[in-house]
Amino acid sequence: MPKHFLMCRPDYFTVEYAINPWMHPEAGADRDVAVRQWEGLKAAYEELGHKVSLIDPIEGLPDMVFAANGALVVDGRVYGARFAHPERGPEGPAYLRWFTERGYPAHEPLHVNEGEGDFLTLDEVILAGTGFRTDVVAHQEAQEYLGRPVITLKLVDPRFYHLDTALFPLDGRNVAYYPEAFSEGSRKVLRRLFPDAVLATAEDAEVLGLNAVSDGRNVVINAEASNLQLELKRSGYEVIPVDLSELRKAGGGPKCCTLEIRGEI
Ligand SMILES: CN(C)C(=N)NCCC[C@H](N)C(=O)O
Repeated sequence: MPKHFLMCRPDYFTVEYAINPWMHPEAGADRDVAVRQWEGLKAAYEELGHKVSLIDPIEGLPDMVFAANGALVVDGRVYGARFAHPERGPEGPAYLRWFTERGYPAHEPLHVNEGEGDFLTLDEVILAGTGFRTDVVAHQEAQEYLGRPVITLKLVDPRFYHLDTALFPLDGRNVAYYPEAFSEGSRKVLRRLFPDAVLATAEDAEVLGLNAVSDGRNVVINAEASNLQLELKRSGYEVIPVDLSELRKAGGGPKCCTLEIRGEI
């Protein structure tokens, strides 16, 4: 099934503040390289037959390229984002506006949450991260608005500050994840829910290999995550490696640049 993604060209991408351990403003980042790499990601989706819509980037919002953080869209209903850091604050209303201007029913959130960065949707449940960015109360708010069961997972390693840096859905029923990014209790929950999960190594997680996008058959994944690519191939998936090394300097990978629009209106 073709998917529908929302992306934001990194025309104003910089690393000028540090709100996660990957960001080093003194080291800078090359915007032209970032744009080229981002275009490679967009082309990869289009070659797989997925539809990509674009939101206009806004000057002064260098992280707006990370569209996954902009909202959570399920059954054509939009649960808006409310960012933890003021540097990214205006992105929430900007993404919400994109949807409301196109007629999507939307909910302006009361609680801090960073969209699909911390909410990952499977067939029956939504997995939700907390610990660094999204407030656990937002999990209840999303459940109430979307009418889907939301399962809380606690993140414990600041390098993996969003759920989508530590776990990705392989399809509607199974996931790949890096166990050490989660609290002991959440690891137990994951083992119980996903006994057949693909487990990633520290080397894969440290190149944001879990920040991947699967359509159930093809997995678009950071090129450097070589062990995980091998595991995925062994499990029968097609692997599409992409180079997003410049965007990783802000703490993002393929999934971060990709907001899935589930259910058209
Ligand atoms: C997994 N997703 C969506 C992300 N991890 N997003 C990247 C956000 C990067 C940004 N500098 C920040 O720290 O918010």
